[in-house]
Amino acid sequence: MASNTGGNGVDLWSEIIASQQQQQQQQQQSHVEVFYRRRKPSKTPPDVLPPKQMGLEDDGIHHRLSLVVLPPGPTKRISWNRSLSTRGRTSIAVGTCINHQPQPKKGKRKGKPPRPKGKQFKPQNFEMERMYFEEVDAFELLEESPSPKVFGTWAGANNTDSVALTHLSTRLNKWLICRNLNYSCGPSSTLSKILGTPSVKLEPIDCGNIDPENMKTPEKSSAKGTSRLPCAEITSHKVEDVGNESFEELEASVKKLSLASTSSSDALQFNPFATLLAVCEQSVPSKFQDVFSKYCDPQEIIKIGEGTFGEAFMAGNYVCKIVPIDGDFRVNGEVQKRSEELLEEVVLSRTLNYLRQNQEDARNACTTFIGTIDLKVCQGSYDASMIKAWEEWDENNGSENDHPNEFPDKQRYVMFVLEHGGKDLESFVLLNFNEALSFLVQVTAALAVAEAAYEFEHRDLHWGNVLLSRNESATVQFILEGKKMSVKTFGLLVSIIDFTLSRINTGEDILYLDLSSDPYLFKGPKGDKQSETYRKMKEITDDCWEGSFPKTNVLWLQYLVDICLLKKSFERTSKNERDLRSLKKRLDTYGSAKEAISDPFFSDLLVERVQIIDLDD
Ligand SMILES: Nc1ncnc2c1ncn2[C@@H]1O[C@H](COP(=O)(O)OP(=O)(O)OP(=O)(O)O)[C@@H](O)[C@H]1O
Repeated sequence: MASNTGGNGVDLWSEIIASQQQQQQQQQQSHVEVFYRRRKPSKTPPDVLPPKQMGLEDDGIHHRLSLVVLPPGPTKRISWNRSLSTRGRTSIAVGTCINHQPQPKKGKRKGKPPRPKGKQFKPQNFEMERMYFEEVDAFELLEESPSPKVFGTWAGANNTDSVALTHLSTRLNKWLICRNLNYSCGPSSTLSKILGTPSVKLEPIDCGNIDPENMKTPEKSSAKGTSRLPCAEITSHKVEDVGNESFEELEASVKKLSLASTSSSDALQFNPFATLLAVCEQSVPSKFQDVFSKYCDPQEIIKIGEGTFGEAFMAGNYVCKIVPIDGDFRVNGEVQKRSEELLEEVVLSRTLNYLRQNQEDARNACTTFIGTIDLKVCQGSYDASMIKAWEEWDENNGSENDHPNEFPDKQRYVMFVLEHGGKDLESFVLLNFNEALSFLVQVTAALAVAEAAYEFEHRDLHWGNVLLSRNESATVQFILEGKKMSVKTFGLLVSIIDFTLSRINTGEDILYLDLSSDPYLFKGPKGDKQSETYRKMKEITDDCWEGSFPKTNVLWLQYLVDICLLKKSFERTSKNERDLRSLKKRLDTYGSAKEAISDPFFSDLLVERVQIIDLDD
């Protein structure tokens, strides 16, 4: 047998391994340093840090980011630096970096990982999870991601400081991936078409003549084998005032949009704000009052919820989610999203809207993804009625967000006009096992449909992003690859929201968020189901987030089964619980929601299957 030892008897492989281990140890130690540094008050807080400290090296390539400490103080502002990355394909990338300061407002955050509701922050209690694991699958706990002790941040589940830090990870490195797959026969819902198509007159999806194989993301079934292709680096994209540009010019700008192009010169001309306006069919931003008045008497708007970035108001039958953009000061302790980030979310929402057009010849359709009615760019101050609505909500619920009076007159926003989806799973009271079944089957079917249509992965389906409402209808319809499914609802309807982390293949372009730029997303408390799910996603994708990994949808299904078992207290028998636990185990064996929907657990709920006869066959 060949030996790896050199002439002096030293095992070269051992040496190499030892030196690698030493390097790793050094890296880990430097992590520890960074994390500890972040908590230690420093005397002179740098507001804006030099690139190296912000994780941007001289070569312009975006490296892993470090948190740098700012001292506790009266302000909760954090400072970020954005960099443009060379990773990925032709892309528009915004790098992030975080300086952390203690947040004066603690409590509800629908972000990642979870924070408890209410004004008073209580440490999380993982006792139930612990018992559950011991009883059902203790081995999983051992298998799950490495102890965060080495990082020194998540010292324990009850470490409130750590928990408070995690919502910072909602500021992510956003990639708007632009890849022309050069399909000879692409679907009509390509990104360029979506961008060029008025939202009110969306084309139906006509996938009838399309070979689904042509739509698939190539070379990505295994993360290990996926290579990252070089992409054009965009060195600056200044947001310009496009108020004087004509709509035609904006349309031209959309057509030239780098999203639908592989040309780096096109990408360099890309003006995200102008494009966002064009996508929202505007030449100039609107006033809040004008948009609200389309849906209700603006005096009657009511605030119904808030997120890390958005404020949600009820306007007539619709929900208007308002997200501030492009400002250079922080809102709710977070750096504002940029136009390009919203552009991605806008396009994703539009694409998923296609699934709602349940036409006779549709191959994939469902109504579970929240309907986007309209998208508008607004500019200006909150009106008195909005302020009133905001203050009323604050009085009753205790807002975590900044008072809108703090926004400057020229602040820009994106307004998502959405269907009302009901209450989030976190606060919704499930009455019985049938309702739990109903919500699980609807989420699974919806994910299966969106996987089939767009290789869709939600990637953030925590219980704040599943909305529930009750209605009279006994069934809800899905079409999966031409097969009609009628699903029993037991009077419950599910809506899925928040596509910020989602990944989609429109047939021409792939849109996704590069989660590798947000290491804190993966450092939530051990044993916390949501945090574990991000870590499992990272494992599945091997940090290659542009690839298609429908297994991530299955991970969120398993998370939702756990939520049913651990966090919801509906009426159920021990057999019901066993069934849920068996489902969770079987989900391990599925690679996608499309596979999962065939699980026997769901078979009684799919009341009707009628094969659509495809005339082309
Ligand atoms: N379509 C809707 N129907 C009903 N309520 C909604 C709808 N959209 C948003 N909401 C409410 O507004 C809240 C904030 O919305 P959302 O979670 O989308 O904001 P966000 O800023 O993206 O949140 P996050 O903190 O997850 O980033 C939700 O938790 C929900 O209560």
